[in-house]
Amino acid sequence: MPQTKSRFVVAVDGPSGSGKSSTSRGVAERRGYAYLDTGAMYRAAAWLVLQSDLDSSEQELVSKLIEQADLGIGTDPAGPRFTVNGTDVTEAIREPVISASVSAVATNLAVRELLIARQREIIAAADPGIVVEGRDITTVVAPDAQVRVLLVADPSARVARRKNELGGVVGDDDVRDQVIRRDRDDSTVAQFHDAAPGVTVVDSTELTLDEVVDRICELIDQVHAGSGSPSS
Ligand SMILES: Nc1ncnc2c1ncn2[C@@H]1O[C@H](COP(=O)(O)OP(=O)(O)O)[C@@H](O)[C@H]1O
Ligand SMILES: Nc1ccn([C@H]2C[C@H](O)[C@@H](COP(=O)(O)OP(=O)(O)O)O2)c(=O)n1
Repeated sequence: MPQTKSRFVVAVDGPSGSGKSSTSRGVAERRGYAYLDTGAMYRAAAWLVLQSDLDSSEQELVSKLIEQADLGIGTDPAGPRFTVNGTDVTEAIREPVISASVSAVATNLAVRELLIARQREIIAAADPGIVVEGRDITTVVAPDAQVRVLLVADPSARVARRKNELGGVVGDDDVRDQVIRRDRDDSTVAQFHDAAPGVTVVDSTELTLDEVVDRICELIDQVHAGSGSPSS
C-alpha cells in the first residue's frame, strides 16, 4: 500500500519475547507517534473465538465471526485499549489461555486477510507517524515503511524475559510453549526469522530496552536526515 510522504511508518517484526511491544511503545512515545500492536488484534480475535461455540478448526465460520465483529483497536502508546463488540478485552487478551490458543486463529488465512486490511486502514489514518509491530509488518502489511526492523534475541533470553513478565506463576513448560512452540506455529504463515531485503536486524539479547529504543530512533533520524534506507 503506498503511503503519503508526510506519514512516517516504522515497522517492527520479530519472534515472541524479542521486545517488540515494549520497544515499539517506547519509540512511539518518544516521537509522538501512534502505536499499533497487531498481535493484540489476533489476540482479540482469539478471545472472540473462545467466547463462541466454534472450534478454531472451523476456519470459514471463524473468519465470518471475526468479519462481523466490531473490533476497537487503540493506538495510544501510553496504554492502548482493545474492545470486541463493546467489551473491553485489554487485560483478558493477555491471559495464558489466549497465548496458548492465538496461533490457531492467527494461522487462519482468511482471518489474516481481514486483520491485515484493518491494519492498513489504521496505518493510512495515522498522523504524523505510527510504529507498527508484529510478525509480517516489514514484509506484508507495510513493506514500504520508511524504517523496517527485525528485532531478535536469543531463545534463552526470550524465554527468561517472558518467565519474568509472568511473575513466576506459569511453569517452565508453559512459558516455553508460549514462546518456542508458538513461534514455530506462527512461522508457518509469516516469515519473521530472517530479515527481508532492506530490513535492519537489531539483536536485543545484550541491549537494555532503552538502548534498543535509541537504536530504532537513530534509524528514524537517518531517514529524516536523508541518508536513504538505513538497512544494514
Ligand atoms: N532489551 C530488553 N532487555 C530486557 N528485557 C526486555 C527488553 N526488551 C523487552 N524486555 C522485556 O521482555 C518482556 C517481553 O517483551 P515484549 O516487548 O512483550 O516482547 P514481544 O512483544 O516481542 O513479545 C517484557 O517483560 C519486557 O519488559
Ligand atoms: N502481525 C502479526 C502479529 C501477531 N501474530 C500472531 C503471533 C502470535 O502468536 C499472536 C500474538 O502476537 P503477540 O505479538 O501478542 O505475541 P507475543 O506474546 O508478544 O509474542 O499473533 C501474527 O501472526 N501476525
